[in-house]
Amino acid sequence: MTKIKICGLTRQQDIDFVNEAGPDYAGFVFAESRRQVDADQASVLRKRLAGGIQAVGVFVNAPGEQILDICQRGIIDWVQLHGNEDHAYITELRRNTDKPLIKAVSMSRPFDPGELKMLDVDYFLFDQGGGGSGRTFDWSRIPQLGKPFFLAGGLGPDNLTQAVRRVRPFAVDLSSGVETDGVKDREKILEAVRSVRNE
Ligand SMILES: O=C(O)c1ccccc1N[C@@H]1O[C@H](COP(=O)(O)O)[C@@H](O)[C@H]1O
Repeated sequence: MTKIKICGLTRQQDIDFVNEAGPDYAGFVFAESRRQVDADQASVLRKRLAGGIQAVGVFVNAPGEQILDICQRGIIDWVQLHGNEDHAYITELRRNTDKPLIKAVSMSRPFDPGELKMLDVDYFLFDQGGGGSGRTFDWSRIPQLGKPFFLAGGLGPDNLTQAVRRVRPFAVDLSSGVETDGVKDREKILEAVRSVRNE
């Protein structure tokens, strides 16, 4: 069954919405973004998160020490790298944490599948651009990299079912598509999780 991640949670009520909906993953953005949270805010949110939901930290070219500190404080269970993190960066991070690693690939920039295959990550994530854009991309361009992947970028009520059926990703990842006026929307989150579970 395709898993689902709801990303960009910033408020206590966002946590209540995901606890009610029960996705597989909840994402906290530590990068510069209107959804950015710091470690202390995320720690409070994490404590409110229901037991079965794994917390994913989203980072963009962050210092390794920042990621490791947030991991060691028990705030996140998974690490999502959404910038230009290279082979050396990922190898060093891997030496220092046993958390699952997700590497995001921007489909709006050229990439070398051979180089991506060399990365010591557990999952890839295909997104339209730099993250949180609310824009989708041509799913037929997703490369075969031999690892399970998250599908992100502009997923929402209008295209979620189609995405799951056509792409069959390991997981779908939504942020903008479950917001109204820039904040997380309870109904949209419930509906997204329900529709993925029904596939
Ligand atoms: O959501 C953000 O603000 C963000 C900022 C920087 C890097 C990644 C970010 N989010 C990731 O973007 C996609 C969701 O995008 P969309 O809004 O649904 O199009 C997802 O992978 C988030 O983890």
